[in-house]
Amino acid sequence: MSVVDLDAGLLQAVDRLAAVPSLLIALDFDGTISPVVDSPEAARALPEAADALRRLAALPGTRVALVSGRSLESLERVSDAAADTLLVGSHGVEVRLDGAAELTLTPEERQRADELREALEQAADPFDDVWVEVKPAGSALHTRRATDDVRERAERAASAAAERFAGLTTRRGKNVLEFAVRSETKGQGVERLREVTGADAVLFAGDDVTDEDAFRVLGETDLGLKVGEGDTAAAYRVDDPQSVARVLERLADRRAALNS
Ligand SMILES: O=P(O)(O)OC[C@H]1O[C@H](O[C@H]2O[C@H](CO)[C@@H](O)[C@H](O)[C@H]2O)[C@H](O)[C@@H](O)[C@@H]1O
Repeated sequence: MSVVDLDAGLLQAVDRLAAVPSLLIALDFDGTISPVVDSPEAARALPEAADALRRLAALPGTRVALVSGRSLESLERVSDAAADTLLVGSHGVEVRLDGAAELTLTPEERQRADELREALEQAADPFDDVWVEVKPAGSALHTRRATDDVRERAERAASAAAERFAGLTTRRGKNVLEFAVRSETKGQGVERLREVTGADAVLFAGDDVTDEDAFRVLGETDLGLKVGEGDTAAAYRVDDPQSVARVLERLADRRAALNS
């Protein structure tokens, strides 16, 4: 897809965003700037997207952020983001703002997260091609490589195991079912980023159900970009991460031209 293949309304919205004095570009990672792959460790941002983000971050009044369901540590590793990239991990539970990472779990929450991990690992153990990803405030059951039947049974077993813990937050993603002892959302993450950057406008792009929390906090001056199919609160939509890269390239070109 070339720039001319992007929807005309979207191109206009991108050009409008390019001209705001203070801009925040906040992006989901998996499925948005990184194509979905079988192993979360193998995920990488598309080189065109990474390059456009580097160009944008170097421009005046422009901040780049990643807002992910991954733990901060995993997001830092796979995204290889520049040190000045603002990071929100674990769907809003963890943040890294200008170098300082914060996560304050109480001893009780840590213990609950440990017990939850053990319970989910036990529940997942009998199933082929199912595994548990451990995060600071919870654990996620991954089923991408499992058959439909195994996925269904494994999710039932995991949900039954999680029922023993009161007050957990459950999040469903692409072939992933996650349980956490904290309930922050990507919407809260984006609000926090808006506050610390003082941005006049925000571009948020995302592909999954948990990204809808972020789309819902956007206002009239912002731009919400849904990637792929599914119901959405975003005003614009593209097909895939390659198209997101085209949008970022267009934004970088326009904003650089306005600053030259
Ligand atoms: O909010 P995101 O940045 O989109 O993170 C959502 C989840 O991403 C990862 O899992 C997903 O991507 C994997 C790699 O492409 C894929 O194998 C998996 O099936 C997807 O669910 C990550 O592992 C999770 O922790 C994130 O919550």
